[in-house]
Amino acid sequence: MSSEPAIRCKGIGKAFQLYAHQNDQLKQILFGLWKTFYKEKWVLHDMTFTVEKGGRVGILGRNGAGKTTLLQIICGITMPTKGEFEVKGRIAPILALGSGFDGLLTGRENARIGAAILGLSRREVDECIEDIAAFADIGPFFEQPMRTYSMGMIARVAFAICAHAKADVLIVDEALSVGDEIFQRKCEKYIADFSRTGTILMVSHDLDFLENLCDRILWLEQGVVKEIGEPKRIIADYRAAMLAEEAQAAGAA
Ligand SMILES: Nc1ncnc2c1ncn2[C@@H]1O[C@H](COP(=O)(O)OP(=O)(O)OP(=O)(O)O)[C@@H](O)[C@H]1O
Repeated sequence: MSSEPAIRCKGIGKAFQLYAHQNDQLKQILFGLWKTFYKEKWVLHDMTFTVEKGGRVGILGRNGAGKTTLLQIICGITMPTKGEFEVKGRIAPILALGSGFDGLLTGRENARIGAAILGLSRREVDECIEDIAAFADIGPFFEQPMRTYSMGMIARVAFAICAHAKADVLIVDEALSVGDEIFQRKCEKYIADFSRTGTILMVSHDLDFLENLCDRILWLEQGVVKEIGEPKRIIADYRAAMLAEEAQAAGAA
């Protein structure tokens, strides 16, 4: 691992705008200079951390802690409200798998467009399109419009594109929960192989997988970094906190 940062987040904060009524959004556009028609909901606060080149950082935390929002910021899907961040190198964002696909286009057509969006040249797309098809392994469906696909098939194509993006940084959000066991194994193997050379930032609720893969864990609690450091210790602390909470809830019931 190099000491050069691949991902650098400094003072990242994120607030969503919540509108109580449907027409408040229009009012905000028309009269927003004079009055505010939304409430702010802060979901990330002052997040500062670095992932070194070649680092493998896992993010854990309970539902709603802000994990996906953080990854979306780092991938440029949503903007932070405060702070700044920098990513060095090409990103393969394995999150919200398949949400950008056009249902009227075939898997092959979507794969070509997706690979180009991730930064591959036309020649590189030509070179790897059959490998993408083989990785997705959905047979003749690859030539069918994607509106005919199951969720698992969509995830297969999306993951296959990311796996061939020649990425420097892999950002993964719970992608392994989609797809059957064979596909999950394939993805796990790909991530493990990638981790030998690339940088990984990964959200998962699979604590054993994170412990095996990562060299650091970031525990996110209500939008704040609660702990960051050695996987074994932090996962043990996290498990203990979950057990304590469960015991408390059982006692209160
Ligand atoms: N577009 C949005 N508008 C308003 N609130 C949002 C929006 N997206 C997410 N949130 C809120 O932000 C908080 C963090 O959500 P996020 O999806 O990042 O959590 P998470 O840690 O990934 O959760 P999970 O483990 O359940 O996937 C939650 O309270 C969620 O309701």
